[in-house]
Amino acid sequence: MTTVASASHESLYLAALSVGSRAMMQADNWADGVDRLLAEIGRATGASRVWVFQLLELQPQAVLQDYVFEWAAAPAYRQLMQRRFRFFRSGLEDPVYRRLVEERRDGGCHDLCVSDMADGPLRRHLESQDILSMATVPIMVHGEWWGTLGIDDCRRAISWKGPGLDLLIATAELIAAAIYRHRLTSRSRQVELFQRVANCGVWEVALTNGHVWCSEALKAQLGYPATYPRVPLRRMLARLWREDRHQLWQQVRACLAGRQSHCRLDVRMPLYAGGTGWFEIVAEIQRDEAGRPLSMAGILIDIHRRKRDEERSRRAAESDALTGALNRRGLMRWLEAHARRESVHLMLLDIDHFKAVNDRYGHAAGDALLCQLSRRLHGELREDDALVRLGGEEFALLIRSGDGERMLALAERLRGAVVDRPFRLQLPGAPEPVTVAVSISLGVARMPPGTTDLETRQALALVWADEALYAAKQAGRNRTRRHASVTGAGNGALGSCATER
Ligand SMILES: Nc1nc2c(ncn2[C@@H]2O[C@H](COP(=O)(O)OP(=O)(O)OP(=O)(O)O)[C@@H](O)[C@H]2O)c(=O)[nH]1
Repeated sequence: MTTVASASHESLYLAALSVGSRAMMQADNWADGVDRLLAEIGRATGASRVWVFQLLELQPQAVLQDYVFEWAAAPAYRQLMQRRFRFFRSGLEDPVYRRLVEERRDGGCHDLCVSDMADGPLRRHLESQDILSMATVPIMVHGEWWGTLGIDDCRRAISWKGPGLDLLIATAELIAAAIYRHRLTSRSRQVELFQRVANCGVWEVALTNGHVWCSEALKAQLGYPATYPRVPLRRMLARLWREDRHQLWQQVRACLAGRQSHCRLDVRMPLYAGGTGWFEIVAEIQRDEAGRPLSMAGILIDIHRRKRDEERSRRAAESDALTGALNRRGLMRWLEAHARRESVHLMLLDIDHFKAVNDRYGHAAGDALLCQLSRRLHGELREDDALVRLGGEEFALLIRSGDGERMLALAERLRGAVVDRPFRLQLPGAPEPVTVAVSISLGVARMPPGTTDLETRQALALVWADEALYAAKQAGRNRTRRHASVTGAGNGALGSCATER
């Protein structure tokens, strides 16, 4: 057996390695790159075949592999397309082959000259492929046996020790690096896809030095330009809405103390271009072996659509379907938000002789009038006041103010806005809209201050305003009456019911 180790071989191999690795880097994908590298190695060594087996499974009694790459010096040496090499199984009963597999698993290389081998299954197997000599090197990716790089010679019984084996080792390392790079790029592609599909961004904060890392998707989500070096995540967290920030820190503290495995919270975050967006923060603490917190990492999910839908359904549940004004549930929520600490006036408002409108023009015209009236009243109110349809043609107005005189002035303005401008109603089949003049009566009361629970105060205010409205109707309609609770007309104590007439 001759050895292929000489100074000329060495420089030839180095040149092949350099050309092959460059060709590999320039290839469109890693698999084409491996093919090019194997071709350079094959041509430089004068071998019959250079191949790569990928390890699929190492079982106690067999090894499963697949033949994934091949360069052949001539068509006669090709084996890649042979069915017997597709996902093939090699039994480990032969102790020679078993030892060879175990050594490969641990990173061992082999240089075999078939004529020097003892008779046995492995030698017979190589002879069946007309192999005279071969060398194999395991491909180790991230410390794991990924597969085997092999070189077969069917014309020369040579030893590959020295530069030949060194060349194979360097080639296996290049292939391992390509596989590792491919894994990383596939993984980052998967992460990008995940972020796109889930509408989220990934982030991590190192707890040891405070270093923050955010994905590009997260940057885009918060509206930062692509050229922006990094998202100032900590500054953004500091600018969270007060109550959101408070809850977030509570959860983070619970995670750090180990009382909670992860944080999950809906928060309002500032956006780069101004304004805020709704996001869900999901985060987990990473710890070292001793259990000390190392970093906090997680995702930020854009949930503005969910929040918008929730808001829409909440509004629908709290609104009157015909007029869009609040319903009784909306009234209670408005009171919850405003009537605990503030002074609130409640006006009851009823269309005078509405039955006559229905009777004369039909129910649909009555509905249209209710809608127009609702819009007109809305136009007269401030944004944080509320218009509630209690039922039929009866509305309630909730006004944030402590000044009774101003309430009465507002009530009069509303009354004028209705009686002074008749409504134009389009009747089904009629060529022109009809003009319908109506008036309203109003009763004003002030909600008793917050000594009793909200439900009782609300019920009392409704009773008082109803008293006043009744007085307005009794006085001939198209007028406003106030209950004694309204400032300047009495002390507003619970149970008092003096209404000016
Ligand atoms: N078009 C329409 N009519 C309604 C609706 N809800 C209640 N009504 C009608 O409103 C009318 C209320 O009549 P009444 O309670 O007698 O009151 P009114 O005719 O306005 O008389 P006063 O309130 O005493 O001035 C009835 O004819 C109801 O059928 C509705 O949603 N649409």
